[in-house]
Amino acid sequence: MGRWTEAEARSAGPPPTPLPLSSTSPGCAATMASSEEDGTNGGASEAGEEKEATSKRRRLGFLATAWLTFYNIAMTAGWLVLAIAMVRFYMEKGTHRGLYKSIQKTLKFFQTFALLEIVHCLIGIVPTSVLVTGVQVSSRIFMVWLITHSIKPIQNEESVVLFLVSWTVTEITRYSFYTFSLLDHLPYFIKWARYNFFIILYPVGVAGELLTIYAALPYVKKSGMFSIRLPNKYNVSFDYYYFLLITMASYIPLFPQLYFHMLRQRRKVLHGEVVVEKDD
Ligand SMILES: CCCCCCCCCCCCC/C=C/C(=O)SCCNC(=O)CCNC(=O)[C@H](O)C(C)(C)COP(=O)(O)OP(=O)(O)OC[C@H]1O[C@@H](n2cnc3c(N)ncnc32)[C@H](O)[C@@H]1OP(=O)(O)O
Repeated sequence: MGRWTEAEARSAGPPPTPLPLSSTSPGCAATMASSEEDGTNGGASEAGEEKEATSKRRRLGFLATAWLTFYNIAMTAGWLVLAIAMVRFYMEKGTHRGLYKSIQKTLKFFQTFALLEIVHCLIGIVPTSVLVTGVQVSSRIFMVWLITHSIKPIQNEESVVLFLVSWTVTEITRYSFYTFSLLDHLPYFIKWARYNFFIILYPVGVAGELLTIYAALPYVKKSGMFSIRLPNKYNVSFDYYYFLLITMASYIPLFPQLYFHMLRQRRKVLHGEVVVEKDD
């Protein structure tokens, strides 16, 4: 698989429809960076950004903007509810044992709802790569439904807490970033958090996921779950244990691509760098 470049991220799927995210749009990123770095907010550049945001919103259309605003507010609220439930659980019980069971319904609902993100890319109302979003969302869905939901003995592993905390902090930041951007009132702290927290949270989350899959391996091998053995009338076989091994191995080429994609986004949004890379 080739590297996902900025060009790919922008060109995969339908033609990107610009969003009303003035502070992160490529065209104005450099202006933002300079005014933010010196702590001022130049009147001229502010007016220019506002104008650009308004014209982008017009192009995106009222319905799409309204839907995305609702979606992002709902997701921010959902992950906030999850964060509060986790903190309350830990303060009351003093242990992580039973934490997953207590929050699983909320987690499953909001993480499954995130499948819509792939739809948003496909129909072109967000300018993100279907491929990048697809890998990100499907790996989460896989962790929620095919690992933690299906393999009960691993639900109390510390590694589950690791990815739950990483996901939760990430999503509260990310969805509030999108919401405030759509409303044209993006506090710099949220933007900073969106493009800095992932530096630590991404590897921590991925470590949590990999350790959880690793912990699941003995149960999967012993139970033979989700596996199809020969002989059968369709003459097909599938071994979930080996599927998990392959999935773990696939993190090696895929995770760096997501991570470097985010680093490029960070350079573009926070430092106004135009990252031009050759497609492989
Ligand atoms: C079947 C089994 C499959 C298994 C596969 C296994 C392999 C898996 C390997 C990798 C596994 C990763 C697992 C994940 C773990 C974690 O999440 S750990 C916790 C830390 N995680 C993160 O930090 C996640 C970071 N990821 C993301 O933010 C995204 O998911 C992303 C897709 C990578 C983001 O990329 P991108 O969208 O390109 O960045 P943005 O800058 O945010 O957005 C680009 C533009 O699009 C606009 N936009 C996007 N979404 C919205 C929205 N909902 N509403 C409004 N606008 C949106 C955004 O504002 C940008 O617009 P412009 O400013 O105009 O560019």
